[in-house]
Amino acid sequence: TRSTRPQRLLRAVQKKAIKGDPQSVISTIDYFCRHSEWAMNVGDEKGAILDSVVCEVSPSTALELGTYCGYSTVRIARLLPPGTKLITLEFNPDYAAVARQIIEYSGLQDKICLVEGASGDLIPKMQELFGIKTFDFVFLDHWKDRYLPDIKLLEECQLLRKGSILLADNVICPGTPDYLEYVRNSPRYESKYFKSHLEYTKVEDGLEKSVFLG
Ligand SMILES: C[C@H](C[C@H]1O[C@@H](n2cnc3c(N)ncnc32)[C@H](O)[C@@H]1O)NC(=O)c1cc(-c2ccc(F)cc2)cc(O)c1O
Ligand SMILES: [Mg+2]
Repeated sequence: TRSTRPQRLLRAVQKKAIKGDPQSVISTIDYFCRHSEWAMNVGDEKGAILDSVVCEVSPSTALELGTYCGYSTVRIARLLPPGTKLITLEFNPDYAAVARQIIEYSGLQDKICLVEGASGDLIPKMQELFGIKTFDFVFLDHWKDRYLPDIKLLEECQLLRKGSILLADNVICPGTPDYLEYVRNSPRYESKYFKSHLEYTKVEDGLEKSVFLG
C-alpha cells in the first residue's frame, strides 16, 4: 500500500538530515513541507516563537500534547538544559512510530519521553508514571477541542503551579474559541496572543501564551 505522509516525511529526514543534528532535522522537515507536501507541524515561523518562549521559561519539566511527527518535540528538546525531561503524548500509534524515529535520528531521545495514549487518560497518571509534581511548561497542539478540557484537567490534577506557562498552537486556524475565551477571561490566567501564520502558508494563525496565576 502507498506510504503515508508521515512516512514520506521520515524518509526525507533519513535521506537529507544529518544524524544527531536536531537543527538539520528541523530544517529538512520545513523544506519538505514547503516544497514537497504540507504537514501540520508548528513550522518555522511559529516555531521561532515557540523557541523564544522555551528559552525564556527554561523549564525543568515540560509537557507536549500532540506529538504528531515530533517536529515541535525536537524543537523544544534541543533547547532544554541537561537533566530536564520533555514528556510528549500522542494517541495515534502510526504517528507515534514515526515520531520515535525522528526523535532518535535527532539524537535527543534521552531528553524526551513519548507516551502513546490519549491526553485525557494520561494526564491524571503523570505523578504516578513520572513522579512529576508540576509542569513548568505545557505546549498544546492536539485536537483543538481538547485544549480546554485538558487544562481544566491539569488544574484538577494540581499539575500547574503559580507561574506555569501554557503555549497553545492554532488558536486562530483551525481555532480554539472556547479555550481562548477561558484563558483570556479567567482570573487564574494572564494571557497574550502572538500573531503569526498557519505553518508554511499566508493564512493567519497564532500562539496564545498563558501564565497560570495559581
Ligand atoms: C491534532 C493534531 C496533532 C496531533 O495530535 C494528536 N492528538 C489529538 N488528540 C490527542 C489527544 N487527546 N491525546 C494525544 N494526542 C492527540 C493527533 O493524533 C495528531 O498527531 N493537530 C492538528 O490537527 C492540526 C491541524 C492543522 C490544520 C490547519 C489547517 C487545515 F486546513 C488543516 C489542518 C494545523 C495544526 O497546526 C495542527 O496542529
Ligand atoms: Mg498545530
